[in-house]
Amino acid sequence: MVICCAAANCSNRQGKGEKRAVSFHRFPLKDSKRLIQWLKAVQRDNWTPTKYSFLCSEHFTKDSFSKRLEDQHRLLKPTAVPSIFHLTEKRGAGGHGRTRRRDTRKASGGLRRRTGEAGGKVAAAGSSSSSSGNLMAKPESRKLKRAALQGESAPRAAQEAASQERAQQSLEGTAGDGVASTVTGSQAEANASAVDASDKTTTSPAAGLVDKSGISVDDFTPPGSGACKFIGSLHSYSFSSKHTRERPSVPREPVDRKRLKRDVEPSCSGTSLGLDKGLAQSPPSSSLTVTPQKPSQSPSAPPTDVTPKPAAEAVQSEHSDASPMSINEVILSASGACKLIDSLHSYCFSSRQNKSQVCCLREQVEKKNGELKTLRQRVSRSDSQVRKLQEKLDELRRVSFPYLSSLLPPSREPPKMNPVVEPLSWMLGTWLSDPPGAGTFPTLQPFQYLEEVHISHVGQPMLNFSFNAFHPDTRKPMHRECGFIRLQPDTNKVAFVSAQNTGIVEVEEGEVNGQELCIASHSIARISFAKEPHVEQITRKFRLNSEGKLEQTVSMATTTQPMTQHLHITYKKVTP
Ligand code: HEM
Repeated sequence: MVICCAAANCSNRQGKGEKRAVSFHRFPLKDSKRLIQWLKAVQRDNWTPTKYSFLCSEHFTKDSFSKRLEDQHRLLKPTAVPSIFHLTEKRGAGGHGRTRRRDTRKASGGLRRRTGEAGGKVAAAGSSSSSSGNLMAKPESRKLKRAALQGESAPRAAQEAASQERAQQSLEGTAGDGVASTVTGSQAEANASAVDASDKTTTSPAAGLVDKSGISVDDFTPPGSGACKFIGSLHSYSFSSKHTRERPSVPREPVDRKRLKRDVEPSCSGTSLGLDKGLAQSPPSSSLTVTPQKPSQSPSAPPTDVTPKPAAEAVQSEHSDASPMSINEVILSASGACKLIDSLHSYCFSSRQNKSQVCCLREQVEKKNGELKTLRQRVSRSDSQVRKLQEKLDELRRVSFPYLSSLLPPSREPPKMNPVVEPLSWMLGTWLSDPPGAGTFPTLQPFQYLEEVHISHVGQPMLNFSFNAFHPDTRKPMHRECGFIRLQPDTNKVAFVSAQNTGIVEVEEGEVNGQELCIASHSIARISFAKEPHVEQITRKFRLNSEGKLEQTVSMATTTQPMTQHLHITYKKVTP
Protein backbone atom coordinates (compact mmCIF):
# COMPACT_ATOMS: atom_id res chain seq x y z
CA MET A 1 0.00 0.00 0.00
CA VAL A 2 1.37 3.33 -0.95
CA ILE A 3 0.73 6.13 1.39
CA CYS A 4 -0.59 9.39 0.01
CA CYS A 5 -1.12 12.63 1.78
CA ALA A 6 -4.84 13.34 2.15
CA ALA A 7 -4.43 17.11 2.24
CA ALA A 8 -5.90 19.10 -0.62
CA ASN A 9 -3.31 20.27 -3.09
CA CYS A 10 -0.66 18.01 -1.64
CA SER A 11 0.77 15.35 -3.88
CA ASN A 12 3.22 13.89 -1.40
CA ARG A 13 3.17 10.16 -1.29
CA GLN A 14 5.36 7.42 -0.13
CA GLY A 15 8.58 7.05 -2.07
CA LYS A 16 8.23 10.33 -3.79
CA GLY A 17 11.10 12.76 -3.34
CA GLU A 18 14.05 10.91 -2.00
CA LYS A 19 15.99 13.98 -1.06
CA ARG A 20 13.74 15.06 1.70
CA ALA A 21 12.31 12.87 4.33
CA VAL A 22 8.59 13.15 4.45
CA SER A 23 6.75 11.22 7.06
CA PHE A 24 3.11 10.26 6.88
CA HIS A 25 0.76 10.24 9.81
CA ARG A 26 -2.54 8.56 10.29
CA PHE A 27 -5.66 10.44 11.28
CA PRO A 28 -6.35 10.05 15.01
CA LEU A 29 -9.59 8.15 14.51
CA LYS A 30 -9.62 7.03 18.12
CA ASP A 31 -9.26 10.50 19.51
CA SER A 32 -12.48 12.16 18.45
CA LYS A 33 -11.48 15.62 19.72
CA ARG A 34 -8.21 15.66 17.88
CA LEU A 35 -9.80 14.06 14.84
CA ILE A 36 -12.21 16.97 14.61
CA GLN A 37 -9.28 19.37 14.89
CA TRP A 38 -7.49 17.58 12.09
CA LEU A 39 -10.60 17.56 9.90
CA LYS A 40 -11.18 21.24 10.48
CA ALA A 41 -7.62 21.92 9.44
CA VAL A 42 -7.80 19.72 6.35
CA GLN A 43 -11.08 21.29 5.21
CA ARG A 44 -12.07 18.56 2.82
CA ASP A 45 -15.78 18.49 2.03
CA ASN A 46 -17.76 15.28 2.01
CA TRP A 47 -14.75 13.27 2.99
CA THR A 48 -14.26 10.95 5.88
CA PRO A 49 -10.85 9.70 6.90
CA THR A 50 -10.20 6.01 7.24
CA LYS A 51 -7.41 4.13 8.79
CA TYR A 52 -5.65 4.39 5.45
CA SER A 53 -5.79 8.16 5.36
CA PHE A 54 -2.59 10.03 6.10
CA LEU A 55 -1.28 13.53 6.31
CA CYS A 56 2.33 14.17 5.42
CA SER A 57 4.72 15.89 7.76
CA GLU A 58 4.70 19.06 5.71
CA HIS A 59 1.37 20.05 7.23
CA PHE A 60 2.74 20.10 10.72
CA THR A 61 4.88 22.68 12.39
CA LYS A 62 8.33 21.64 13.52
CA ASP A 63 7.33 21.61 17.13
CA SER A 64 4.73 19.00 16.33
CA PHE A 65 7.50 16.42 16.26
CA SER A 66 9.72 14.86 18.83
CA LYS A 67 12.71 12.63 18.36
CA ARG A 68 13.04 9.17 19.74
CA LEU A 69 16.03 8.95 22.00
CA GLU A 70 17.52 5.71 20.78
CA ASP A 71 17.62 6.44 17.05
CA GLN A 72 16.49 10.04 16.71
CA HIS A 73 13.51 8.73 14.79
CA ARG A 74 11.07 11.55 14.21
CA LEU A 75 7.74 11.06 15.90
CA LEU A 76 4.60 13.08 15.70
CA LYS A 77 3.57 14.27 19.11
CA PRO A 78 0.30 12.77 20.35
CA THR A 79 -1.21 16.24 20.64
CA ALA A 80 -0.12 17.49 17.27
CA VAL A 81 -2.64 19.13 14.98
CA PRO A 82 -1.83 19.97 11.36
CA SER A 83 -1.81 23.64 10.51
CA ILE A 84 0.08 24.13 7.25
CA PHE A 85 -2.13 23.85 4.20
CA HIS A 86 -2.36 25.46 0.80
CA LEU A 87 -6.08 25.41 0.48
CA THR A 88 -6.42 28.12 -2.14
CA GLU A 89 -4.71 26.05 -4.83
CA LYS A 90 -6.87 23.85 -6.95
CA ARG A 91 -6.31 20.19 -6.68
CA GLY A 92 -4.62 18.86 -9.73
CA ALA A 93 -4.67 15.52 -11.40
CA GLY A 94 -2.56 14.16 -8.59
CA GLY A 95 -5.32 14.90 -6.08
CA HIS A 96 -7.33 12.44 -4.17
CA GLY A 97 -9.03 10.31 -6.71
CA ARG A 98 -9.14 6.86 -8.00
CA THR A 99 -6.22 7.46 -10.32
CA ARG A 100 -4.03 8.30 -7.44
CA ARG A 101 -5.22 5.29 -5.54
CA ARG A 102 -4.30 3.08 -8.43
CA ASP A 103 -0.81 4.52 -8.20
CA THR A 104 -0.95 3.72 -4.57
CA ARG A 105 -1.61 0.08 -5.34
CA LYS A 106 1.45 -0.04 -7.48
CA ALA A 107 3.47 1.60 -4.78
CA SER A 108 2.17 -0.95 -2.35
CA GLY A 109 3.42 -3.72 -4.56
CA GLY A 110 6.79 -2.07 -4.64
CA LEU A 111 6.88 -1.83 -0.96
CA ARG A 112 6.08 -5.45 -0.57
CA ARG A 113 8.77 -6.48 -2.90
CA ARG A 114 11.31 -4.34 -1.13
CA THR A 115 10.52 -5.68 2.22
CA GLY A 116 10.41 -9.16 0.86
CA GLU A 117 13.94 -8.68 -0.30
CA ALA A 118 14.90 -7.88 3.22
CA GLY A 119 14.73 -11.60 3.77
CA GLY A 120 11.21 -11.81 5.08
CA LYS A 121 12.53 -10.88 8.45
CA VAL A 122 11.30 -7.37 8.65
CA ALA A 123 10.21 -7.11 12.16
CA ALA A 124 7.86 -4.77 13.85
CA ALA A 125 9.20 -1.42 12.92
CA GLY A 126 9.57 -0.10 16.41
CA SER A 127 6.81 2.35 16.02
CA SER A 128 6.11 4.68 18.82
CA SER A 129 3.04 4.56 20.93
CA SER A 130 2.06 7.86 19.44
CA SER A 131 -1.49 8.01 18.33
CA SER A 132 -0.39 9.10 14.90
CA GLY A 133 1.71 6.87 12.76
CA ASN A 134 5.00 7.94 11.35
CA LEU A 135 5.87 6.87 7.85
CA MET A 136 9.44 8.08 7.79
CA ALA A 137 11.89 7.50 4.99
CA LYS A 138 14.87 5.39 6.11
CA PRO A 139 17.90 3.91 4.41
CA GLU A 140 17.56 0.25 3.54
CA SER A 141 20.60 -0.81 5.55
CA ARG A 142 19.20 0.77 8.64
CA LYS A 143 15.97 -1.08 8.24
CA LEU A 144 17.78 -4.36 7.88
CA LYS A 145 19.91 -3.62 10.90
CA ARG A 146 16.87 -2.87 12.93
CA ALA A 147 15.17 -6.02 11.76
CA ALA A 148 18.21 -8.02 12.83
CA LEU A 149 18.33 -6.30 16.21
CA GLN A 150 14.74 -7.09 16.92
CA GLY A 151 15.61 -10.75 16.84
CA GLU A 152 12.93 -12.72 18.53
CA SER A 153 10.04 -10.46 17.76
CA ALA A 154 10.58 -10.76 14.05
CA PRO A 155 9.33 -14.30 13.58
CA ARG A 156 6.28 -13.51 15.60
CA ALA A 157 5.54 -10.36 13.67
CA ALA A 158 6.12 -12.24 10.47
CA GLN A 159 3.81 -14.98 11.62
CA GLU A 160 1.13 -12.50 12.48
CA ALA A 161 1.59 -10.73 9.23
CA ALA A 162 1.32 -14.00 7.36
CA SER A 163 -1.96 -14.61 9.05
CA GLN A 164 -3.15 -11.20 7.97
CA GLU A 165 -1.93 -11.76 4.48
CA ARG A 166 -3.80 -15.02 4.31
CA ALA A 167 -6.93 -13.20 5.33
CA GLN A 168 -6.31 -10.64 2.65
CA GLN A 169 -5.82 -13.34 0.12
CA SER A 170 -9.09 -14.85 1.14
CA LEU A 171 -10.78 -11.65 0.21
CA GLU A 172 -8.92 -11.37 -3.00
CA GLY A 173 -9.73 -14.91 -3.92
CA THR A 174 -12.86 -13.75 -5.65
CA ALA A 175 -10.72 -12.01 -8.22
CA GLY A 176 -9.61 -15.42 -9.37
CA ASP A 177 -6.00 -14.54 -9.04
CA GLY A 178 -4.36 -17.91 -8.80
CA VAL A 179 -0.98 -16.37 -8.32
CA ALA A 180 -2.07 -14.84 -5.09
CA SER A 181 -2.40 -18.22 -3.55
CA THR A 182 1.15 -19.06 -4.49
CA VAL A 183 2.69 -16.30 -2.46
CA THR A 184 5.02 -17.91 -0.02
CA GLY A 185 4.65 -17.55 3.68
CA SER A 186 7.84 -15.57 4.05
CA GLN A 187 6.82 -13.18 1.33
CA ALA A 188 3.45 -12.66 2.83
CA GLU A 189 4.95 -12.17 6.23
CA ALA A 190 7.36 -9.62 4.89
CA ASN A 191 4.63 -7.86 2.99
CA ALA A 192 2.37 -7.58 5.93
CA SER A 193 5.15 -6.47 8.19
CA ALA A 194 6.11 -3.73 5.82
CA VAL A 195 2.60 -2.48 5.43
CA ASP A 196 2.35 -1.77 9.09
CA ALA A 197 4.58 -3.31 11.63
CA SER A 198 3.19 -1.30 14.47
CA ASP A 199 -0.27 -2.72 14.61
CA LYS A 200 -1.80 -2.41 17.95
CA THR A 201 -3.85 -5.50 17.42
CA THR A 202 -2.49 -8.61 15.87
CA THR A 203 -3.50 -12.19 15.66
CA SER A 204 -1.61 -14.84 17.47
CA PRO A 205 -2.09 -18.46 16.50
CA ALA A 206 -2.02 -19.56 20.09
CA ALA A 207 -3.77 -16.83 21.93
CA GLY A 208 -6.17 -15.50 19.37
CA LEU A 209 -6.50 -11.74 19.23
CA VAL A 210 -3.81 -10.06 21.28
CA ASP A 211 -3.53 -6.38 21.90
CA LYS A 212 -0.04 -4.86 22.07
CA SER A 213 -0.78 -3.73 25.56
CA GLY A 214 -0.63 -7.39 26.47
CA ILE A 215 -4.35 -7.77 26.97
CA SER A 216 -6.00 -10.41 24.92
CA VAL A 217 -9.65 -10.83 24.16
CA ASP A 218 -9.55 -13.74 26.55
CA ASP A 219 -8.77 -11.27 29.31
CA PHE A 220 -12.10 -9.64 28.64
CA THR A 221 -13.93 -12.86 28.08
CA PRO A 222 -13.70 -15.09 31.09
CA PRO A 223 -14.31 -18.69 30.24
CA GLY A 224 -17.80 -19.88 30.85
CA SER A 225 -19.18 -16.37 31.16
CA GLY A 226 -22.45 -16.33 29.30
CA ALA A 227 -22.81 -12.58 29.69
CA CYS A 228 -19.37 -11.94 28.26
CA LYS A 229 -20.03 -14.27 25.38
CA PHE A 230 -23.16 -12.32 24.71
CA ILE A 231 -21.23 -9.07 24.83
CA GLY A 232 -18.66 -10.63 22.57
CA SER A 233 -21.42 -11.32 20.10
CA LEU A 234 -22.35 -7.64 20.38
CA HIS A 235 -18.81 -6.83 19.37
CA SER A 236 -19.13 -9.07 16.37
CA TYR A 237 -22.43 -7.50 15.52
CA SER A 238 -20.97 -4.02 15.92
CA PHE A 239 -18.09 -4.75 13.64
CA SER A 240 -20.04 -6.68 11.08
CA SER A 241 -22.57 -3.86 11.04
CA LYS A 242 -19.82 -1.34 10.45
CA HIS A 243 -18.35 -3.55 7.84
CA THR A 244 -21.66 -3.77 6.05
CA ARG A 245 -22.09 -0.03 6.14
CA GLU A 246 -18.64 0.77 4.96
CA ARG A 247 -18.61 -1.87 2.25
CA PRO A 248 -22.14 -2.07 1.05
CA SER A 249 -21.39 -2.80 -2.58
CA VAL A 250 -18.71 -5.45 -2.26
CA PRO A 251 -20.04 -8.97 -2.24
CA ARG A 252 -18.12 -11.47 -0.19
CA GLU A 253 -18.01 -15.18 -0.30
CA PRO A 254 -19.54 -16.41 2.93
CA VAL A 255 -16.65 -18.83 3.37
CA ASP A 256 -14.10 -16.06 2.98
CA ARG A 257 -15.87 -13.80 5.35
CA LYS A 258 -16.19 -16.53 7.90
CA ARG A 259 -12.56 -17.38 7.63
CA LEU A 260 -11.54 -13.80 7.96
CA LYS A 261 -13.70 -13.20 10.95
CA ARG A 262 -12.22 -16.20 12.64
CA ASP A 263 -8.69 -15.12 11.87
CA VAL A 264 -9.13 -11.51 12.83
CA GLU A 265 -11.43 -10.90 15.68
CA PRO A 266 -12.50 -7.33 16.35
CA SER A 267 -11.31 -5.78 19.53
CA CYS A 268 -12.99 -3.42 21.92
CA SER A 269 -10.54 -0.65 21.33
CA GLY A 270 -10.16 -0.98 17.63
CA THR A 271 -12.05 1.17 15.21
CA SER A 272 -11.09 -0.83 12.20
CA LEU A 273 -13.17 -3.44 10.52
CA GLY A 274 -12.50 -7.11 10.65
CA LEU A 275 -11.93 -7.05 6.91
CA ASP A 276 -9.56 -4.14 7.19
CA LYS A 277 -7.63 -5.95 9.80
CA GLY A 278 -7.32 -8.80 7.42
CA LEU A 279 -5.86 -6.46 4.89
CA ALA A 280 -3.53 -4.43 6.97
CA GLN A 281 -4.02 -5.08 10.67
CA SER A 282 -3.19 -1.49 11.34
CA PRO A 283 -5.06 0.71 13.75
CA PRO A 284 -5.57 4.29 12.76
CA SER A 285 -3.05 5.67 15.14
CA SER A 286 -0.20 3.33 14.45
CA SER A 287 3.09 4.37 12.92
CA LEU A 288 4.55 3.27 9.61
CA THR A 289 8.07 3.65 8.28
CA VAL A 290 9.00 3.29 4.64
CA THR A 291 12.16 3.64 2.67
CA PRO A 292 12.35 5.92 -0.34
CA GLN A 293 11.77 3.84 -3.43
CA LYS A 294 14.58 3.04 -5.77
CA PRO A 295 13.79 3.21 -9.45
CA SER A 296 13.73 -0.53 -9.76
CA GLN A 297 11.26 -0.70 -6.91
CA SER A 298 9.08 2.12 -8.00
CA PRO A 299 5.34 1.69 -7.85
CA SER A 300 5.18 1.72 -11.62
CA ALA A 301 7.24 -1.44 -11.82
CA PRO A 302 5.57 -4.11 -9.80
CA PRO A 303 7.87 -6.88 -8.74
CA THR A 304 7.64 -10.24 -10.35
CA ASP A 305 7.91 -12.26 -7.20
CA VAL A 306 5.03 -10.60 -5.46
CA THR A 307 1.59 -10.83 -6.91
CA PRO A 308 -0.24 -7.55 -6.93
CA LYS A 309 -3.79 -7.67 -5.69
CA PRO A 310 -5.63 -5.15 -7.72
CA ALA A 311 -9.11 -6.32 -6.85
CA ALA A 312 -8.69 -6.14 -3.13
CA GLU A 313 -6.79 -2.94 -3.16
CA ALA A 314 -9.30 -1.37 -5.46
CA VAL A 315 -11.92 -2.26 -2.93
CA GLN A 316 -9.78 -0.86 -0.21
CA SER A 317 -9.11 2.45 -1.89
CA GLU A 318 -12.62 2.79 -3.14
CA HIS A 319 -14.09 2.39 0.27
CA SER A 320 -11.49 3.98 2.38
CA ASP A 321 -11.89 7.54 1.18
CA ALA A 322 -15.31 7.29 -0.41
CA SER A 323 -17.14 6.07 2.64
CA PRO A 324 -20.69 7.38 2.83
CA MET A 325 -20.47 7.72 6.58
CA SER A 326 -20.28 11.13 8.18
CA ILE A 327 -17.72 11.98 10.81
CA ASN A 328 -20.31 11.75 13.50
CA GLU A 329 -21.25 8.31 12.33
CA VAL A 330 -17.62 7.28 12.31
CA ILE A 331 -17.14 8.56 15.81
CA LEU A 332 -20.37 7.10 17.00
CA SER A 333 -19.91 3.72 15.46
CA ALA A 334 -16.19 3.48 16.10
CA SER A 335 -16.00 4.93 19.56
CA GLY A 336 -19.51 5.02 20.95
CA ALA A 337 -20.48 1.47 20.15
CA CYS A 338 -17.26 0.01 21.41
CA LYS A 339 -17.35 2.16 24.52
CA LEU A 340 -20.87 0.95 25.15
CA ILE A 341 -19.77 -2.61 24.74
CA ASP A 342 -16.77 -2.01 26.94
CA SER A 343 -19.06 -0.59 29.56
CA LEU A 344 -21.16 -3.70 29.23
CA HIS A 345 -18.03 -5.71 29.85
CA SER A 346 -17.27 -3.62 32.89
CA TYR A 347 -20.80 -4.05 34.08
CA CYS A 348 -20.56 -7.74 33.48
CA PHE A 349 -17.37 -7.99 35.50
CA SER A 350 -18.61 -5.80 38.32
CA SER A 351 -21.78 -7.83 38.36
CA ARG A 352 -19.78 -11.02 38.64
CA GLN A 353 -17.66 -9.47 41.36
CA ASN A 354 -20.78 -8.42 43.24
CA LYS A 355 -22.14 -11.91 42.82
CA SER A 356 -19.05 -13.38 44.38
CA GLN A 357 -19.31 -10.89 47.23
CA VAL A 358 -22.93 -11.83 47.72
CA CYS A 359 -21.92 -15.48 47.79
CA CYS A 360 -19.26 -14.68 50.36
CA LEU A 361 -21.73 -12.73 52.50
CA ARG A 362 -24.28 -15.48 52.14
CA GLU A 363 -21.76 -17.97 53.49
CA GLN A 364 -21.06 -15.69 56.43
CA VAL A 365 -24.77 -15.25 57.11
CA GLU A 366 -25.25 -19.01 56.98
CA LYS A 367 -22.37 -19.46 59.40
CA LYS A 368 -23.83 -16.84 61.76
CA ASN A 369 -27.22 -18.47 61.46
CA GLY A 370 -25.63 -21.73 62.51
CA GLU A 371 -24.05 -20.05 65.53
CA LEU A 372 -27.37 -18.40 66.39
CA LYS A 373 -29.11 -21.74 66.20
CA THR A 374 -26.56 -23.24 68.60
CA LEU A 375 -26.99 -20.32 71.01
CA ARG A 376 -30.77 -20.67 70.84
CA GLN A 377 -30.45 -24.34 71.69
CA ARG A 378 -28.24 -23.48 74.66
CA VAL A 379 -30.71 -20.82 75.86
CA SER A 380 -33.50 -23.31 75.49
CA ARG A 381 -31.56 -25.84 77.55
CA SER A 382 -30.88 -23.16 80.18
CA ASP A 383 -34.58 -22.27 80.29
CA SER A 384 -35.39 -25.89 80.79
CA GLN A 385 -32.84 -26.12 83.63
CA VAL A 386 -34.30 -22.98 85.25
CA ARG A 387 -37.78 -24.49 85.08
CA LYS A 388 -36.54 -27.69 86.68
CA LEU A 389 -34.79 -25.74 89.46
CA GLN A 390 -37.95 -23.74 90.07
CA GLU A 391 -39.92 -26.94 90.41
CA LYS A 392 -37.31 -28.28 92.82
CA LEU A 393 -37.48 -25.12 94.90
CA ASP A 394 -41.26 -25.31 95.08
CA GLU A 395 -40.99 -28.90 96.20
CA LEU A 396 -38.48 -27.97 98.90
CA ARG A 397 -40.76 -25.18 100.11
CA ARG A 398 -43.64 -27.59 100.33
CA VAL A 399 -41.48 -29.96 102.33
CA SER A 400 -40.09 -27.24 104.62
CA PHE A 401 -43.35 -25.36 105.20
CA PRO A 402 -46.06 -27.93 104.90
CA TYR A 403 -48.80 -25.54 105.96
CA LEU A 404 -47.63 -22.37 104.30
CA SER A 405 -49.21 -23.01 100.95
CA SER A 406 -52.50 -23.79 102.58
CA LEU A 407 -52.33 -20.62 104.65
CA LEU A 408 -51.61 -18.29 101.78
CA PRO A 409 -54.54 -17.41 99.60
CA PRO A 410 -54.21 -19.07 96.17
CA SER A 411 -54.69 -15.80 94.34
CA ARG A 412 -52.02 -14.06 96.46
CA GLU A 413 -54.17 -10.94 96.51
CA PRO A 414 -53.51 -8.56 99.43
CA PRO A 415 -55.80 -9.16 102.40
CA LYS A 416 -58.78 -6.90 102.75
CA MET A 417 -58.14 -4.29 105.38
CA ASN A 418 -60.16 -4.61 108.55
CA PRO A 419 -62.44 -1.57 108.88
CA VAL A 420 -61.40 -1.17 112.48
CA VAL A 421 -57.96 0.03 111.42
CA GLU A 422 -59.31 2.25 108.69
CA PRO A 423 -58.54 5.49 110.66
CA LEU A 424 -54.87 4.45 110.61
CA SER A 425 -54.80 3.43 106.95
CA TRP A 426 -52.70 6.52 106.11
CA MET A 427 -49.86 4.86 108.01
CA LEU A 428 -49.85 1.75 105.80
CA GLY A 429 -46.94 1.12 103.50
CA THR A 430 -43.18 0.86 103.40
CA TRP A 431 -41.37 4.03 104.23
CA LEU A 432 -37.76 5.11 103.98
CA SER A 433 -36.09 7.96 105.82
CA ASP A 434 -35.87 11.02 103.59
CA PRO A 435 -33.81 12.85 104.65
CA PRO A 436 -31.88 10.94 107.34
CA GLY A 437 -33.30 11.15 110.83
CA ALA A 438 -31.82 13.44 113.41
CA GLY A 439 -30.96 12.16 116.92
CA THR A 440 -30.56 14.45 119.86
CA PHE A 441 -30.51 14.27 123.62
CA PRO A 442 -28.82 16.43 126.27
CA THR A 443 -26.42 13.68 127.15
CA LEU A 444 -25.64 12.74 123.51
CA GLN A 445 -23.83 14.19 120.52
CA PRO A 446 -26.32 14.90 117.75
CA PHE A 447 -26.39 12.03 115.28
CA GLN A 448 -28.03 10.97 112.06
CA TYR A 449 -29.58 7.70 111.11
CA LEU A 450 -31.40 5.94 108.35
CA GLU A 451 -34.60 4.04 108.97
CA GLU A 452 -36.86 1.67 107.13
CA VAL A 453 -40.46 1.34 108.24
CA HIS A 454 -43.02 -1.35 107.37
CA ILE A 455 -46.60 -0.82 108.42
CA SER A 456 -49.01 -3.43 107.14
CA HIS A 457 -52.04 -5.51 107.98
CA VAL A 458 -53.21 -9.05 107.24
CA GLY A 459 -56.94 -8.34 107.51
CA GLN A 460 -56.91 -8.32 111.25
CA PRO A 461 -58.15 -5.28 113.29
CA MET A 462 -54.61 -4.09 113.89
CA LEU A 463 -51.54 -2.88 112.05
CA ASN A 464 -48.19 -4.61 112.12
CA PHE A 465 -45.13 -2.44 112.23
CA SER A 466 -41.35 -2.69 112.25
CA PHE A 467 -38.80 0.18 112.57
CA ASN A 468 -35.23 -0.70 111.59
CA ALA A 469 -32.52 1.96 111.97
CA PHE A 470 -29.11 1.88 110.27
CA HIS A 471 -25.96 3.86 110.55
CA PRO A 472 -25.92 6.42 107.72
CA ASP A 473 -22.31 5.69 106.77
CA THR A 474 -21.66 2.08 107.65
CA ARG A 475 -25.24 0.94 107.10
CA LYS A 476 -24.87 -1.21 110.19
CA PRO A 477 -28.12 -1.98 111.98
CA MET A 478 -28.83 0.21 114.98
CA HIS A 479 -32.07 0.57 116.91
CA ARG A 480 -34.87 -1.86 115.97
CA GLU A 481 -38.39 -2.30 117.24
CA CYS A 482 -41.54 -4.02 116.08
CA GLY A 483 -45.10 -4.47 117.36
CA PHE A 484 -48.71 -3.73 116.67
CA ILE A 485 -51.03 -0.79 116.60
CA ARG A 486 -54.54 -1.43 117.69
CA LEU A 487 -57.62 0.72 117.65
CA GLN A 488 -60.42 0.43 120.05
CA PRO A 489 -63.41 -0.25 117.87
CA ASP A 490 -65.73 2.68 117.25
CA THR A 491 -63.32 5.07 118.91
CA ASN A 492 -60.19 6.90 117.96
CA LYS A 493 -58.29 5.36 120.84
CA VAL A 494 -55.09 3.75 119.82
CA ALA A 495 -52.80 1.32 121.59
CA PHE A 496 -49.20 1.06 120.43
CA VAL A 497 -47.37 -2.06 121.54
CA SER A 498 -43.60 -2.25 120.88
CA ALA A 499 -40.63 -4.48 121.61
CA GLN A 500 -37.18 -2.91 121.13
CA ASN A 501 -33.78 -4.52 120.64
CA THR A 502 -32.48 -2.51 123.60
CA GLY A 503 -34.48 -4.81 125.93
CA ILE A 504 -37.43 -2.50 126.44
CA VAL A 505 -41.03 -3.42 125.89
CA GLU A 506 -43.56 -0.66 126.11
CA VAL A 507 -47.18 0.21 125.55
CA GLU A 508 -48.19 3.65 124.43
CA GLU A 509 -51.69 4.84 124.04
CA GLY A 510 -53.28 7.87 122.47
CA GLU A 511 -55.64 9.10 119.81
CA VAL A 512 -55.77 9.27 116.11
CA ASN A 513 -57.16 12.46 114.70
CA GLY A 514 -57.27 12.68 111.02
CA GLN A 515 -53.80 11.91 109.82
CA GLU A 516 -52.08 12.46 113.08
CA LEU A 517 -51.47 10.02 115.88
CA CYS A 518 -50.28 11.17 119.29
CA ILE A 519 -49.39 8.58 121.89
CA ALA A 520 -47.59 8.48 125.21
CA SER A 521 -46.12 5.66 127.24
CA HIS A 522 -48.55 3.77 129.34
CA SER A 523 -46.18 1.14 130.66
CA ILE A 524 -42.46 0.46 130.12
CA ALA A 525 -40.68 -2.73 131.07
CA ARG A 526 -37.09 -3.78 130.44
CA ILE A 527 -34.75 -6.61 130.86
CA SER A 528 -32.90 -6.90 134.11
CA PHE A 529 -29.60 -5.95 132.64
CA ALA A 530 -30.83 -3.04 130.48
CA LYS A 531 -28.36 -0.26 129.99
CA GLU A 532 -28.68 2.83 132.04
CA PRO A 533 -29.91 5.47 132.19
CA HIS A 534 -33.33 3.88 131.96
CA VAL A 535 -36.04 5.57 130.03
CA GLU A 536 -39.02 6.46 132.19
CA GLN A 537 -41.39 8.22 129.77
CA ILE A 538 -41.85 8.21 126.04
CA THR A 539 -44.08 10.28 123.75
CA ARG A 540 -44.52 9.90 119.98
CA LYS A 541 -46.28 11.79 117.34
CA PHE A 542 -46.94 10.45 113.80
CA ARG A 543 -48.42 12.57 111.06
CA LEU A 544 -48.83 12.59 107.35
CA ASN A 545 -47.58 15.97 106.16
CA SER A 546 -48.80 18.04 103.26
CA GLU A 547 -46.18 16.45 101.02
CA GLY A 548 -47.55 12.96 101.73
CA LYS A 549 -44.59 12.14 103.89
CA LEU A 550 -44.78 10.39 107.22
CA GLU A 551 -43.16 12.14 110.12
CA GLN A 552 -42.27 10.76 113.55
CA THR A 553 -41.08 12.68 116.59
CA VAL A 554 -39.93 10.83 119.73
CA SER A 555 -39.29 12.43 123.08
CA MET A 556 -38.27 10.72 126.28
CA ALA A 557 -37.44 11.26 129.90
CA THR A 558 -34.72 9.23 131.57
CA THR A 559 -33.65 8.81 135.05
CA THR A 560 -31.23 11.65 134.52
CA GLN A 561 -32.98 13.90 131.99
CA PRO A 562 -36.44 15.44 131.79
CA MET A 563 -38.72 14.97 128.80
CA THR A 564 -36.63 16.01 125.81
CA GLN A 565 -36.84 15.29 122.08
CA HIS A 566 -34.67 12.33 121.16
CA LEU A 567 -35.61 11.70 117.52
CA HIS A 568 -37.14 13.43 114.50
CA ILE A 569 -37.44 11.81 111.13
CA THR A 570 -39.40 12.08 107.89
CA TYR A 571 -40.18 9.10 105.70
CA LYS A 572 -40.97 8.83 102.08
CA LYS A 573 -43.43 6.16 101.03
CA VAL A 574 -41.85 3.61 98.68
CA THR A 575 -44.61 0.96 98.38
CA PRO A 576 -48.31 0.96 99.13
C1 HEM B 1 -38.53 4.99 121.37
C2 HEM B 1 -37.41 4.50 121.08
C3 HEM B 1 -36.12 4.84 121.79
C4 HEM B 1 -35.87 4.93 123.11
C5 HEM B 1 -36.86 4.72 124.21
C6 HEM B 1 -34.49 5.27 123.29
C7 HEM B 1 -33.86 5.44 124.45
C8 HEM B 1 -32.54 5.77 124.65
C9 HEM B 1 -31.91 6.04 125.90
C10 HEM B 1 -32.57 5.94 127.23
C11 HEM B 1 -30.67 6.37 125.68
C12 HEM B 1 -29.60 6.74 126.68
C13 HEM B 1 -29.47 8.17 126.82
C14 HEM B 1 -28.35 8.63 127.67
O1 HEM B 1 -27.31 8.02 127.73
O2 HEM B 1 -28.54 9.64 128.39
C15 HEM B 1 -30.50 6.29 124.25
C16 HEM B 1 -29.30 6.59 123.61
C17 HEM B 1 -29.16 6.48 122.33
N1 HEM B 1 -30.12 6.24 121.45
FE1 HEM B 1 -32.02 5.89 121.73
N2 HEM B 1 -33.90 5.36 122.12
C18 HEM B 1 -34.89 5.10 121.15
C19 HEM B 1 -34.76 5.12 119.83
C20 HEM B 1 -33.57 5.30 119.26
C21 HEM B 1 -33.41 5.24 117.85
C22 HEM B 1 -34.50 4.92 116.83
C23 HEM B 1 -32.15 5.49 117.61
C24 HEM B 1 -31.54 5.50 116.26
C25 HEM B 1 -30.47 4.99 115.87
C26 HEM B 1 -31.51 5.71 118.88
C27 HEM B 1 -30.15 6.02 118.99
C28 HEM B 1 -29.54 6.24 120.23
C29 HEM B 1 -28.15 6.50 120.41
C30 HEM B 1 -27.13 6.54 119.25
C31 HEM B 1 -27.89 6.66 121.68
C32 HEM B 1 -26.56 6.97 122.34
C33 HEM B 1 -25.72 5.75 122.47
C34 HEM B 1 -26.28 4.67 123.22
O3 HEM B 1 -26.51 4.98 124.39
O4 HEM B 1 -26.40 3.59 122.74
N3 HEM B 1 -32.39 5.61 119.85
N4 HEM B 1 -31.66 5.98 123.69
